[in-house]
Amino acid sequence: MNKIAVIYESKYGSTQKYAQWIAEEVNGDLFHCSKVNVEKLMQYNVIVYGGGLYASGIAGVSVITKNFESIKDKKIIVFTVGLASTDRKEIFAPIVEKNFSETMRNSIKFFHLRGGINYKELNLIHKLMMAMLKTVITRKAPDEMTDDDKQLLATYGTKVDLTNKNTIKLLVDYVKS
Ligand SMILES: Cc1cc2nc3c(=O)[nH]c(=O)nc-3n(C[C@H](O)[C@H](O)[C@H](O)COP(=O)(O)O)c2cc1C
Repeated sequence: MNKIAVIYESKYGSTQKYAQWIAEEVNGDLFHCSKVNVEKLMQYNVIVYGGGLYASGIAGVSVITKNFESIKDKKIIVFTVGLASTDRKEIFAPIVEKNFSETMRNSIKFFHLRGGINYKELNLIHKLMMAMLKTVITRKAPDEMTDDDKQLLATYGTKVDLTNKNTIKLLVDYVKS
């Protein structure tokens, strides 16, 4: 029987929520990334890692990339959680390229899920980063703005929750396959 680990890093809770849903559905053991080392990873046949997206980086993903040599023959799944629309391949291909070597990309299966944001609870650095992003978007010509840009401007400063349990289905089916 497959032993499945679901590991996550989550700054404000969206990725944690998805990781909990996924662990329940696949009957996996759930861990925060800080509780995992290579010895722990070696105890599992299937490793699911989820991290929030921060300026195209995947939070905590070094637990996978640093230990990749030891775990490369296992079934590895990485899911990202961000605000960007998940049907926009042009957004996610560079993120995957930036965070993983070609060898890693060839053996890891990726999924992208939508998270949320509550501007009131952001730390100061994240508040400043979002303010800078807003300025950049505001300077774009209207016809250059993507739907994601428009949504960010429309909801800036508020609370948005795009998490949806139904969107884990493809990932769960893949883990179980
Ligand atoms: C400073 C900052 C940078 C972000 N960068 C991205 C990004 O590059 N792409 C994206 O889709 N979402 C981005 N987001 C949105 C987060 O990924 C989203 O809020 C996600 O739900 C965070 O998950 P977590 O709360 O589990 O960490 C960013 C949010 C903040 C605050």
